[in-house]
Amino acid sequence: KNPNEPPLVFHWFPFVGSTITYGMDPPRFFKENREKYGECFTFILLGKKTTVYVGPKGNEFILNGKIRDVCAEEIYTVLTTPVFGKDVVYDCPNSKLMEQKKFMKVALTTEAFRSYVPIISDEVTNYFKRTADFKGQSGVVNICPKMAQITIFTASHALQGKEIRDKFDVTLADLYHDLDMGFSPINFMLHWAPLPWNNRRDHAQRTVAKIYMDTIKSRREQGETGAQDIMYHLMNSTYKNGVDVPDHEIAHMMIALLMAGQHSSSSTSSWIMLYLAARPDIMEDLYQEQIKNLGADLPPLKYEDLAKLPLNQAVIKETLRLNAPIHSIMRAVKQPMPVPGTKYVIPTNHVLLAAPGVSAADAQYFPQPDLWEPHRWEKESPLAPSIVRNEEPEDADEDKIDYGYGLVSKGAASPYLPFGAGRHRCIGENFANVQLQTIVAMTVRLFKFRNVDGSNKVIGTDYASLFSRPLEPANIHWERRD
Ligand code: HEM
Ligand SMILES: N#Cc1ccc(COc2ccc(/C=C/c3ccc(C(F)(F)[C@](O)(Cn4cnnn4)c4ccc(F)cc4F)nc3)cc2)cc1
Repeated sequence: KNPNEPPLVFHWFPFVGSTITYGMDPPRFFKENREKYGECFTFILLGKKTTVYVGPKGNEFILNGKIRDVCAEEIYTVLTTPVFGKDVVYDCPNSKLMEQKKFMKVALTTEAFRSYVPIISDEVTNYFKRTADFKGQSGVVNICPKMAQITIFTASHALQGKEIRDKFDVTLADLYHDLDMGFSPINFMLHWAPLPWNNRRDHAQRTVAKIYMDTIKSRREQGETGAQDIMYHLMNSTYKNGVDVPDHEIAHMMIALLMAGQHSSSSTSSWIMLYLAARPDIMEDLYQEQIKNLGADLPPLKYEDLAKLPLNQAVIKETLRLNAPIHSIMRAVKQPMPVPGTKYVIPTNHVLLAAPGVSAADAQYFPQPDLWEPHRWEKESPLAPSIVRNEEPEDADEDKIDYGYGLVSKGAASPYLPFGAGRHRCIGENFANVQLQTIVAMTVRLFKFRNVDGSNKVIGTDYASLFSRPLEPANIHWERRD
């Protein structure tokens, strides 16, 4: 027992260690061990000493770790590079990733979002009109595959451009599925293995990348099409060293954005629909909010309307508080790291694991934490978390720092960080919020949901895939609003 290292979680077998109990239910594993060992403890994950540090201090220690101390690409590259392709995201130095995030972010503007809201709302309406599962006046449906369909279209159309979305015919959809199969935590270990799904993944990656590169070539030949999507911006981006972004890197960044956008949004939108079925009263409140703030005739939704629907926004915030798609954020330790306020020094053979979802479900910060209650985000709510109640009127003056892709808040000592923090913070937050708020607002206009058994229960979480998502099948009862 080394007094300079955090306590080691008890385990029977070397190598396997606590992998199974952690992998089955990470949040439960974190909470149980926090009770035994405190906020900072080490467990064995597939032979690797993995040090967890939860709570705002842990979030600060890991997510705001200095670049000389912590490294993301060392951990993630085995998982992401076979899927995205080489030379992008975690297959290049961090300085290059920072420039790539700047390029990707340049197209995720309010201007772009203005055009996305009608696209997304039309897709939702058309989808519910034409899909067989929503024929008639009412019925029961397994909601997750439906939300995956809605999000793949909106994510590809908005993030990839119309001609790519049109290519999302049967072949591209199947190729996407093969690519997706390679995006599994098992590949943390077996990414190298010539397993059937890894061969299909590699074939799909090459084929999808080629589709993007052919599109880039034809756009170059045709000249300006007026498109202002991400591909257009990447085609006109140059690194600080004067090199234009190569076509294969553009293609690989497009795959990365599609994977990010699809998985995070399909998981989150599925959870939202399940919560609305468990809380029909909230779904009614959302409908009344639109009538009150947009007018009883419910005009076509536009970007500016989203800011007039605070409860609609709170539904996304509250869902991400309890069901953030990324439950474990990992970093390799590059230099011994003293833990402030303790005698611990984390050695370089450890991996750090941040779990912002633990503090987001902690009664210390959120009264009745396990209750999904969007109204808690309204200032006057007795359930309002202190971070909402004490919000500075002008939190704009909060310290900010720019890692190369725009200003992000300096502090990461917050109990609520569904989009991460620091150098690796998400650049898709605004797009995700526009997409999810539009999907929810349009669904509320069309249907009333409830659980099949009329209860207020919500199904459990599947942690087996890379992004936590609802266990399937997750059936809900729908009724058309007329
Ligand atoms: C509800 C939706 C989303 C959630 C909850 C989410 C969450 C996160 C989190 C927690 C991180 C930090 C990862 C780490 O520190 O290792 C992150 C990073 C990132 N996300 Fe998202 N994300 C979402 C949507 C998106 C979308 C739509 C895009 C692209 C359009 C995107 C692109 C990225 C990128 C490029 C990074 C940076 C990774 C890095 O710098 O290492 N995300 N996201
Ligand atoms: N045997 C076994 C065995 C082994 C281990 C375990 C433990 O289980 C786990 C499960 C998940 C994890 C981590 C989740 C994780 C991290 C990174 C990424 C990402 F990089 F991919 C992403 O951040 C994703 N993203 C960002 N925003 N939206 N999406 C991203 C970034 C940039 C980008 F451009 C595109 C991206 F999409 N994705 C997910 C850790 C441990 C169980 C069983």
